[in-house]
Amino acid sequence: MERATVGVGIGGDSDDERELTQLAEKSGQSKSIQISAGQFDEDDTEYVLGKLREAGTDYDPPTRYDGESQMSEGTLSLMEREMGLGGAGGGIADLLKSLPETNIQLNTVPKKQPETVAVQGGAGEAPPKPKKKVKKVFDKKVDKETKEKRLREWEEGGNRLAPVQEEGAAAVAHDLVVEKHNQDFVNYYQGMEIVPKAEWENFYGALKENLDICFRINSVEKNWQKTKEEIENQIQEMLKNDLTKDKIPRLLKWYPSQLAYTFHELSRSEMKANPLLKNFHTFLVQETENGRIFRQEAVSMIPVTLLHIEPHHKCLDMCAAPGSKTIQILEYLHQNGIKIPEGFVIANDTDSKRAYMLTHQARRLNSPAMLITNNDARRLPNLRADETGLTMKFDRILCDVPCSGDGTLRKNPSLWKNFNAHLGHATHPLQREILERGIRLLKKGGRLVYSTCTFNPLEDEAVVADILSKHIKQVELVDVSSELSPHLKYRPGRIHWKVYHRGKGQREPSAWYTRYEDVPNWKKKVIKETMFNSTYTHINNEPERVSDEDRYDPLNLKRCMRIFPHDDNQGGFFVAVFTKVLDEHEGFRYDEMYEGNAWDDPSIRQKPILQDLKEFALEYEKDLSKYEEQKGIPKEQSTQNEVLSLVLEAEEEARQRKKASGVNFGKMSAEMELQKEEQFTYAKLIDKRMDVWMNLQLFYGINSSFPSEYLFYQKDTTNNLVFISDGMANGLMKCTRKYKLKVVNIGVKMFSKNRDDKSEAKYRLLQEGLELLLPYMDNSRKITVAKEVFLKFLELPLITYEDLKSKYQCSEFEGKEHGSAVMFCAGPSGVYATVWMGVNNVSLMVNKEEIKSFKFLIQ
Ligand SMILES: C[S@@+](CC[C@H](N)C(=O)[O-])C[C@H]1O[C@@H](n2cnc3c(N)ncnc32)[C@H](O)[C@@H]1O
Repeated sequence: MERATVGVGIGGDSDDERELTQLAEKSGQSKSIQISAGQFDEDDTEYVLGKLREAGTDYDPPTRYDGESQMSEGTLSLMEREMGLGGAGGGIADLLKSLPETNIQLNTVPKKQPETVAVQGGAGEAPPKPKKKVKKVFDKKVDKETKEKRLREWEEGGNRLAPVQEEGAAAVAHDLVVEKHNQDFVNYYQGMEIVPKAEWENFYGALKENLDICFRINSVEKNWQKTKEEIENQIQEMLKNDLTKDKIPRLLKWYPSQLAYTFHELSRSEMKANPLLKNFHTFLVQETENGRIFRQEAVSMIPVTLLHIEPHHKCLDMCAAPGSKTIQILEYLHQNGIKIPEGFVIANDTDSKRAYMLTHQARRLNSPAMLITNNDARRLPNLRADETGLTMKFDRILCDVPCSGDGTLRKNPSLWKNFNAHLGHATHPLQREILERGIRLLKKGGRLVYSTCTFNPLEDEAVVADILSKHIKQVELVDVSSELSPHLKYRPGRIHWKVYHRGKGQREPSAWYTRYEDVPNWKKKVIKETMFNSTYTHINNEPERVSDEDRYDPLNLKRCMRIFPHDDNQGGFFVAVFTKVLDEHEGFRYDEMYEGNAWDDPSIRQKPILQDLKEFALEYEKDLSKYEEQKGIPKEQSTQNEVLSLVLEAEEEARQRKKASGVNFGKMSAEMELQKEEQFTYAKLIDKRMDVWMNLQLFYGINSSFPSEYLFYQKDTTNNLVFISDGMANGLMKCTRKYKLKVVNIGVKMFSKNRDDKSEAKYRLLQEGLELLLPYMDNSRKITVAKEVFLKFLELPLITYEDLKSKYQCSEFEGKEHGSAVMFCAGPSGVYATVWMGVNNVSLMVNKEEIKSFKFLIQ
């Protein structure tokens, strides 16, 4: 029986270890916890596992299908690990910090009983922990012996993350064994015939395999060629060695520009056995931390490649966190080395913690063309462009919705436990509403990509079909087959599906429905009408239609893409590419008499049927009352109001439905709008604080061609000055109603307020904004030092002027005013850093990732 380990990530282990060691050093000696792969005491198992669960071993599913901000700190930490961020938030380390009064020590103990954690007294002081009531964790009926047997089988099965190979805290995560089977999954997807019967074993088997790791080189980073070269060099070295030649990363052939790689994740023992592999692993961790490579699942790279983004495009990423696709979007906006693109991306996520995470992630690109917001995508405001008063529409929209996530089973094994057949029912309405909003915000001729990582047709084709039917011919699916590399293996969208209900215990068995009318009322809480589309759910399911050729596809759902794990050793994914053929208000013909065929002719608009019926019923009532009067029909025999009351009832029902949907169509007064406008927290610097700008210009020698109109400040703090792209300054920032966007971050930080009033300048330079500012600065605040001196700065927190002169023969700082400056490293590396020139010494003003990065580039 297959099992999985939980909590795996590039470099995650080493980060945890480092942090744990630091923690141990910092803490007192009252008590210690030793955690090792070899010891996992029964009485603490439940507690530690509970903590790990809290810490987010279930991290992907809730964030994918829960629209609310419910992510725990632990989930964030795990997400950081997943994104390869390391450092700041330590998954397991944070968890251990949360254990009360503990001194944590890393300890490598010979492994006898995998699956146990020993919590014991430190330095012989603390008493042994009292026995707690034993709670079974995995399976109430599974005893210790059985667990051990299962683990043995698993290890013998050659699992590369077998606990015996693990050490330290990371082993705790890896020791969580998840059974890779879910009967609900089997019943649901076999019933749905998600793959032909003959393929089931392959499909299900592939889902149980661990997923290969993929990463992309950040093409926006100015030294990306060096990273590519280094990877290729390491590959060449590995190819020369018999033990490593099969472990090399391979180019992801279908990905454009040859910048994405895929490889089988290395186990620790493999790395230990071979220094070449260890080097490669260390290199990947370091490059991920530096933002020169991004880890991203291969299939998740597909949506953005299909958006065909150009630097002038206004883009919207509706559900953006943690941000791998936003970063891809930015790479396209900055293609061909464009530093300040005309276009921009609004990256939005409803979960505030995830939105902040996105800020952290995207910071590595230092892009002035990004606005991060924290709104509900279903209610993203209509931004009105100043001159036209029209709603701002986007050229490109990514709608990567929250979903039940079963396509990620290979990398999120905890989903095996969490899957149930109604997950998709819960997410379908949210996905529909998000896509609907996206369609409305899309520009005519623009592209929108809808994507999920689930196999479930209710979250995939059913959502797409419902939106297409509601916008008959206003939007259509694009046939992207000719745009894709032949190396990408995918299948067409489904053209038939059914809707399932699991029933109610033994009293009410599970059932499949092909028509909404057949669904009993009590099940309608779960099953929604929009999950059905009679062509696809009823007609195409008629028993006589056995082959796909006999089935209809009026909406071209076959143009959707389904990606299966057994087709090319990948994750599961779904993609649909929409384009807008006609705008909402454009060229419509109103067809009062329902004479035209609105299906075939996109310009035909027919009155809502209820409104028409009401008009008819009112006319009819008038005629009827005249007729009854003429005939002298007594009141008790009158049939007046019978038709009208039916229509009014239907109208009321529709009104209630709209109300229940929670959408507020109320209009604010112009005065209110004006007040709200003031609430937008960013203002143009040169409009309000010309004095600040003049001060910066003089001190840093910034020439007048610098586009100072793109500098903004945050009104509530004034701490930072941000630089934004042309498109944002002239498009987005001029819009009204932007106050409705909850802004988390904008553009790239260029200056930060000085706390030291000894400097003439009010603000100091920030490393992230330097690349954009440098071409406009004269040499007054630029200092070039020898490579050896630069390297010394990377080692020491500060260097006194005296030492600079006497020890390092560096006099370049002499005669310069105190304050912020840029220090260049002499030679071809092209490295520069912000420094602070104090009264007695000079110090580097960059973070530790940047220091590592400089070392890599200089040496
Ligand atoms: C599949 S993930 C997005 C992954 C992301 N596109 C990436 O590539 O890194 C779905 C995201 O939708 C967010 N979300 C859920 N409900 C939302 C809503 N109503 N509006 C906006 N975002 C939502 C979740 O917080 C989650 O981050």
